[in-house]
Amino acid sequence: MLSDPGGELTTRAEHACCGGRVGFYSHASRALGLEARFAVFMPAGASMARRVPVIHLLAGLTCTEETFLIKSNVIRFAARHGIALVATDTSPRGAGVSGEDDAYDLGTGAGFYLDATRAPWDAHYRMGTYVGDELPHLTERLFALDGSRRGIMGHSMGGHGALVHALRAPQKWKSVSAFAPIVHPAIVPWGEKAFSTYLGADRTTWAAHDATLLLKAGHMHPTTILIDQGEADQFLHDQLRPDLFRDAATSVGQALDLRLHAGYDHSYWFIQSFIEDHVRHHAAILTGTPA
Ligand SMILES: N[C@@H](CCC(=O)N[C@@H](CSC=O)C(=O)NCC(=O)O)C(=O)O
Repeated sequence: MLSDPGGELTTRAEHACCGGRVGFYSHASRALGLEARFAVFMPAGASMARRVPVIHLLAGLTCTEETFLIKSNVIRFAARHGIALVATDTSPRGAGVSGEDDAYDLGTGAGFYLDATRAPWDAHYRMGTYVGDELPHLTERLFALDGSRRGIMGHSMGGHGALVHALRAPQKWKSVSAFAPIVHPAIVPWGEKAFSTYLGADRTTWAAHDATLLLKAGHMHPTTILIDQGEADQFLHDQLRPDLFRDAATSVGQALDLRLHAGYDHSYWFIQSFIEDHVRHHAAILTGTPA
């Protein structure tokens, strides 16, 4: 299933799971200039002669490449649909930037899936290029993945990443969904802190990394965007604001299925409750099976 003749990957662990195989790897990332970790789930039956669709998973603040796979129960449903999963880490590790480990919402574990343009962050904080180019190309060379059937899904900071990457490159990401995404980072505390640090004070440069502003600027996705949001989410009103994304989607005609769920919070218990629907959403687009 893994074909790595050049020895590009270090295998940290591999396990049989749900009839397929989940593996945890590290490699020398060109985009990040550091060793980076990621994980791949390959369903049963995949081979280089029979490549399978893939969903990339972007986790939120403080997470690693393990979190989404372990806590969301996504593998069980991906296996049923014959879909592979690629899970990235949430930031470079060990970049050596002063203060990068001081707060949970900046630096380590908080890369925001963008390329920093401001020194000293710009040397290694390049998760935009990593997620958008390097990781898909690397995994599609070494695993039996069909890059023409590639989707993206994320949670919170990862939901922001999924929406931004899909809206900026819909030809690359054929399906998109998010759990409790930060939809308008340019106007909420998490986003303002990250963007001013990674991109600088000029807010005009922030728009390319904000899903709501991208919609308003004419970026659309050709498929329906699925978003689930818990109404008891502790971050809903201060950080997430799905209402703003819904208003922008309505005004530009972007198809959006925004589902609000009473009683659910921001946790992986919430994600676990609706993950089956998200995999089905991606499968309908990537494999043509009815949703
Ligand atoms: N510890 C922080 C909150 C961190 C947090 O809630 N992280 C979320 C993602 S939030 C947006 O990106 C998460 O997924 N955590 C991992 C988990 O296992 O739940 C605080 O002190 O508030």
